[in-house]
Amino acid sequence: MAYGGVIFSNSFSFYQKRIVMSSRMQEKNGGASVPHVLSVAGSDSGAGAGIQADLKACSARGVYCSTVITSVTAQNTVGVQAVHAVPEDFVAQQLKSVLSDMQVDVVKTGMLPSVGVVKVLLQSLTEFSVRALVVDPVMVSTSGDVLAGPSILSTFREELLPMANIVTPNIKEASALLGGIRLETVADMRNAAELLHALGPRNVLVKGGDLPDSLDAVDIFFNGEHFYELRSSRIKTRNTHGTGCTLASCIAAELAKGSPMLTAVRVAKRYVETALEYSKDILIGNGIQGPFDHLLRLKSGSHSFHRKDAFNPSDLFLYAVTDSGMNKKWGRSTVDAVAAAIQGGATIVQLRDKDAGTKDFLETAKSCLAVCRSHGVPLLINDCVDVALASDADGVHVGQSDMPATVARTLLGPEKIIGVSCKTIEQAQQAWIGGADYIGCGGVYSTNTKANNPTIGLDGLKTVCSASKLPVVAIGGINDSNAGTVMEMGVPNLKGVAVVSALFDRENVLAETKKLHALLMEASSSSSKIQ
Ligand SMILES: Nc1ncnc2c1ncn2[C@@H]1O[C@H](COP(=O)(O)OP(=O)(O)O)[C@@H](O)[C@H]1O
Ligand SMILES: Cc1ncc(COP(=O)(O)O)c(N)n1
Ligand SMILES: [Mg+2]
Repeated sequence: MAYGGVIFSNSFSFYQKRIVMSSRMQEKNGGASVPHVLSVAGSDSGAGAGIQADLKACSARGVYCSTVITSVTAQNTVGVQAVHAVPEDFVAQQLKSVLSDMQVDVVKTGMLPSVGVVKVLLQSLTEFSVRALVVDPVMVSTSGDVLAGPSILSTFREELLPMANIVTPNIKEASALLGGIRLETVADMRNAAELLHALGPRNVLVKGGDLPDSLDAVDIFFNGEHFYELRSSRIKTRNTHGTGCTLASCIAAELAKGSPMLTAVRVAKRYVETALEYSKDILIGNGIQGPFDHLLRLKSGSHSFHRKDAFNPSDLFLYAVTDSGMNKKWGRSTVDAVAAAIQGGATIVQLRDKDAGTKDFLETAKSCLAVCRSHGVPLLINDCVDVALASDADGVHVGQSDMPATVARTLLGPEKIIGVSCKTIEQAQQAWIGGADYIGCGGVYSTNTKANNPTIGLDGLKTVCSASKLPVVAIGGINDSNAGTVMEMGVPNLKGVAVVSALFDRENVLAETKKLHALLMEASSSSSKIQ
């Protein structure tokens, strides 16, 4: 076994039987099993620690997490105000519900508030075997409140720890489990890890988050043979509530995916460090210890959730597509060109640079994004989904030979804008099925930017627009002499025009954009009069 031993050695044959049975069941249902952690822990109303941290950590690590709640705490960033233990027979009910139905890979325990609850858990684990048991021996919250009293210690030592693949005490918990020994240095932690290992768990991780006077965050891992001193930088933050629960859940999640124990522990520690660094400045609650952001999404700099609206098709009205060659020719930076186009009335910008390396393209994207955001204009990236992701731009525009819209959608998530270039009804239909937000239809007229691109003309544009389920922006050779004709057709779904040369292969981007904007306003008002 990858974990260095199956936990329930006395029920090994039962364990094997069950795995075979459940894989057969799965074949019958025709589905694929997913890695699954069962968290047996307490609820934290503030959602920084406990069951809530476990759910978030497993989700962040791509593992399914079911939950058995042992206790409900009224808790926030100040401390624990009240604890309401769930009756033992009801904990047993929850265990049975989950374990009799679902194929759990790893059980992770947190707050086990009474000897009775531990006994109920142990009983369930003899009935329903799992691949590994991760024990986080939660006793006192970081705020100093008691979550499991000293009466639990002997049951932990004598019955729970011997079953564990790994036990993950913090300094105070390690000391309590070992009868109150002093734990102040890394050497003390090594000693404690060895003594705890002698109680029966396959592996021990003594966590040093609360080690006094330590610059690094040092944890000691001991597998019975070797000690590993796992160090990471100590993040200066108040947001460390729930680090212990998260670390243990992440270890469980990695084990469920099939990692060996030491790898699981290393990945978990790196994950906690990354999440703390990311969330070091977020402010949730007024107490001394805040929660952190398991999904790395809440920071005010991550704008995905701060866009005012979802995609608005009327943003396609005057769609400016940059061209680095043209801007260079006229001696201006792409950012200056974008700023001028927005000032002139561009309603959406697509950054297009076929020559730049990824590094430069990303830098340009970030600078342009700052300009676009400050004016509430969406910024799309041409072709490069990686640059769109890294810059947190509002979306991408892809061609028929670029990444398919479905794949881009999976990578970018539901909020980002995806546009697809289409010439035919079939391509427009495919873009709709693939989850695109709009299509770019053309080339309507011939153009220097795409010399060998066959044009579809106004008739082709009309055909695609009429059949499209998505809003359309017309593209290809559109300028101030023909934009009016395009918009005055008044075809369904046509929301605007996309232009490259007519804005950027000109000396004065601001003036050209203003002129085109005025012309489009005029054309769309006369087309609505005709209708
Ligand atoms: N400020 C910090 N910076 C980086 N890692 C930390 C920090 N505080 C805790 N950790 C890490 O978080 C994990 C949980 O440790 P700890 O806080 O000691 O446990 P508990 O939450 O059970 O008290 C450990 O890997 C520890 O090294
Ligand atoms: C329900 C519950 N479970 C565990 C903890 C420990 O977390 P921490 O040590 O970070 O306070 C907690 N505070 N609440
Ligand atoms: Mg902690």
